[in-house]
Amino acid sequence: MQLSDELIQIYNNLPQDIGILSSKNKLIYTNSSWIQNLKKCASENIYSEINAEWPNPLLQLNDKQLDHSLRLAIHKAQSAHQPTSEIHTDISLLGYQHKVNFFISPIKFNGIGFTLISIQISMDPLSGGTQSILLGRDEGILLNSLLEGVVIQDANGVIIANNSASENILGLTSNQMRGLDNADPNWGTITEHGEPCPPEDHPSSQAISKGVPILDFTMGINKPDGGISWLKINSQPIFQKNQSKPTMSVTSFVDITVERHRQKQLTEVTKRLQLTLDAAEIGIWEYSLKTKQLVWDDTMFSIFETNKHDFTHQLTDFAEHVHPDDKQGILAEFKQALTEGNNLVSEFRIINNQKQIRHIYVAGSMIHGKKGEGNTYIGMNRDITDEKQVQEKIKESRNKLISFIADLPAGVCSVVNKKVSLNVRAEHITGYTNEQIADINDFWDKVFVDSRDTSPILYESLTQTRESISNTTMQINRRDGQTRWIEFSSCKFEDGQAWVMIDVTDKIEAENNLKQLAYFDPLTQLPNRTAIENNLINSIARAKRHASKLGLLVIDLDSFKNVNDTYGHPVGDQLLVLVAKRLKESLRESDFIGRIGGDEFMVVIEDIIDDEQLMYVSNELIKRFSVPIELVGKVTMPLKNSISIGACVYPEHGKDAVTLFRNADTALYKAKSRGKDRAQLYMHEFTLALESKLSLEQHIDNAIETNDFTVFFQPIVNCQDNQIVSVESLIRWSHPELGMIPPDRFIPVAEASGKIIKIGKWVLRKACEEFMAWQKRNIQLDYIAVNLSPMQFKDVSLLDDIQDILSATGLAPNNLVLEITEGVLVRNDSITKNTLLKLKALGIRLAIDDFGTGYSSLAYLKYFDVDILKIDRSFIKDIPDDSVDIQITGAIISMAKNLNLHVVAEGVETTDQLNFIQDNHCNTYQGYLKSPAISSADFVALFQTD
Ligand SMILES: Nc1nc2c(ncn2[C@@H]2O[C@H](COP(=O)(O)O[C@H]3[C@@H](O)[C@H](n4cnc5c(=O)[nH]c(N)nc54)O[C@@H]3COP(=O)(O)O)[C@@H](O)[C@H]2O)c(=O)[nH]1
Repeated sequence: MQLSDELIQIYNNLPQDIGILSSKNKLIYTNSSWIQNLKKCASENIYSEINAEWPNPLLQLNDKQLDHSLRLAIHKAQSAHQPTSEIHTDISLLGYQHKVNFFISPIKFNGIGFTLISIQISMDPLSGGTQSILLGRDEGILLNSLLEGVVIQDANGVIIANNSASENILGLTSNQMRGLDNADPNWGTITEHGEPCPPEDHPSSQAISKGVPILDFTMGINKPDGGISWLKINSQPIFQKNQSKPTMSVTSFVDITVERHRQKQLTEVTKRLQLTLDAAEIGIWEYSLKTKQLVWDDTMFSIFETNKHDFTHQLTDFAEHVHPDDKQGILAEFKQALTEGNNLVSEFRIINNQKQIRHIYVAGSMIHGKKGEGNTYIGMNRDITDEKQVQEKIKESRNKLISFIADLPAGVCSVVNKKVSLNVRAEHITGYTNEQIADINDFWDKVFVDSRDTSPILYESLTQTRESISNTTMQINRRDGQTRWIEFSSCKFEDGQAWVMIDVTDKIEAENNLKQLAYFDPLTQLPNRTAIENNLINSIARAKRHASKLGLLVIDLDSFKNVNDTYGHPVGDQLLVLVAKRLKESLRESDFIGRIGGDEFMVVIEDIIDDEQLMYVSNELIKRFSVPIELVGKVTMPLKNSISIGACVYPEHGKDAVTLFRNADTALYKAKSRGKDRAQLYMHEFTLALESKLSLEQHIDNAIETNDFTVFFQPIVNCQDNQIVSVESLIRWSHPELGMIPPDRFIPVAEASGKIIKIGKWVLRKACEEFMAWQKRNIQLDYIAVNLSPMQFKDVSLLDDIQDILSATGLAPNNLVLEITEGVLVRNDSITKNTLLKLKALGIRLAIDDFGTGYSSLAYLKYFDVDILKIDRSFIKDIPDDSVDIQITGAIISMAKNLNLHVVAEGVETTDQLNFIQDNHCNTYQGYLKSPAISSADFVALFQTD
């Protein structure tokens, strides 16, 4: 086959690869594009060689399947005498994907069959150009086999020929096209910038006018359907032999509307991607495994701070910037990624031009060819120095925080994914190390006292990260078995929680101790007065609510003072502890027992039926205390201490705590005054008596001021001759409204209120004054006796006052007898002892009043050198009828004689009594037989008439 020069020019200017096979499938022609692409593809292993002999491989493709498909397609086209374009494939060329279409067309040329193969690669569809010639029929067929539009114009731009592809692309038939020139207004051409394209700028016009090919010209043509077709146009001037000016132009074009649209989109996406990469300062690099060439984008150069011109595309360009300590590692990683085709993710350091160390993040992956072979390794680099520095600072802060937390006095636990981690202090508080705790549930079971059942909300909050907890005081079990109190707070975070534990055991114990001190008696550990009052208030409220009764007992230990005085306070304390113990043992657990103070206790018994039941309980208690209490320790002995009880009932005897207390106290006082060792239920008349006692107290104050008190005198008579030898002064109170108030009534009130001190001093002065007045009237008496209350010994100025009165009145101490009771003698306090001894030392005589009713201790009589014994009236009263009284009185007189004591018998009212004491050699007597206590004037008269 002999192709005309013109057709060869056309083929050589087409972008497709054009090849023509002979009828024997021998490749008899290839255009320039085929040859060029073959070179390119050969380097990319797409086509390896051309072998001109068929059935030997025409196109020795590395892709066996494609090779086979191509052969089949050729065979099919030849046998069906139909063109086919069914072979489409993708190839990877220089790292980019391209679409490849094989178009196979059986053609006849000069009556001989040939096969035209057109290979179009989308990458560069219009490379090459077309030259035009006037075509013969067969040559026209050859042109019509092309996918590219081709028009041939004369030197004036008038279309003289075109192929069928041009009709499709331009939307005009051949007839419509032929005869049109570039200036025809129907073209409506626009430049690639969207402006009208003047006819002289059409590529064919330029090719003719300039005589040079116009390549890759983009132009838009308004189609008859209103759309725009964008064309990529090559226009080639055609010269006739020996012509200097072109006679024709061959213009080939392809419709790139779709590609242009895609390209536009791609450009947009690429632009955006580039902007993103630029903003993120991400550098992109590419390494070809084939050429061993490294390609960097601009950002890579700015990251590495190197000059583009110094870049040689070698791996060494990269390696020379890497920090020496990281170089070997990163290169090894990179080589491994290249060899194994793995993704690469790593970090390394570089030293930039300013000799600064920068941290670089790298990520890369392999791009594979069609057969899965690695072609290119593409990756990105990012300078992460700033992030690293921030991370370092965070790490530093975290380490500081960790060491701060470790040093905190509080225990801190972090709980992440159910894993508990304790700081040193938390380990110390719980006694567990981190290794000994499996997870949060294990920690709960080991450490927290509360079970999951008793504190489900707390359990859930802690184990399920439900709620934060603040300052909850709870108990934990230490590993060593100790129970500790902790103040617990928890804080919930996104991925866990933090607990803070402060051991507050010492604080709680101190608080408990304070509470114990505030509400408990440290000696007996019983509730103290404050706690008793609180409890009584609550008990009353309960009783009120339930309309029930409650009993209140105030219990006092009889003669406790004697125990203290005789055995000392430690023994007294021990006794109180044992009394508390016995009370507890004797009562029900529900009964409330407290210590009011001193030797006084209190019991509240709720839900009693009536006062009888209360008195039954009280009397049972009295019985219990009739059994001696065994003291052990320094003093080991049984101590018999009875108790006295005052009892009252809510609501009968009081509706509030204060009233109930007061009334139980009043009842106790009554029990005591009735002889102790007994229980006394409160009665309303006690209060009346008390009230009168109180009003008496007020009257006493006035009586001294208003001289309502007077002193009477009872003669003391010699038993042998019945002569008055001495006298006893006895106070009398004549109240202007109440009349005569006996000393038995007001002396105890005066003693209880302390007013006896003032009264006693007044009586002493009066007695001394009268005695001296009588002396002046020649009434000679041995002594004048004055009663001294035990309370007066509490007055520190007693001794001074007596001395003052003696010196003021001029009474000789020897003429004064102070009458005291036995109780004063047996007192163990040094002040009383000293006072008595000093009185004796002054020369004042001492008489023991009411002898026989108290201790009757002879040892004390001797110790204090007592002068006079006064036998109590109760022994004399029934003489001579009561033989016991006769014996006692006789024994007292006899004993007193033996001790050389003067004896006075009190209350002698009959001559029989007088005879008895006379017979027993009693010294003197007092009594109505001679005279009751009388006024001073009457006494003087009696004395003078006696
Ligand atoms: N501290 C002071 N005590 C005093 C003072 N004055 C009296 N008293 C004490 O009061 C108690 C009652 O005294 P009183 O009512 O005066 O009774 C005395 C005599 O009146 C009474 N007495 C004397 N003889 C008889 C008698 O034959 N029969 C009888 N039924 N009563 C008689 O005895 C009382 C004498 O008491 P005493 O002191 O024990 O000698 C009484 O305890 C007084 O002590 C005072 O100023 N200070």
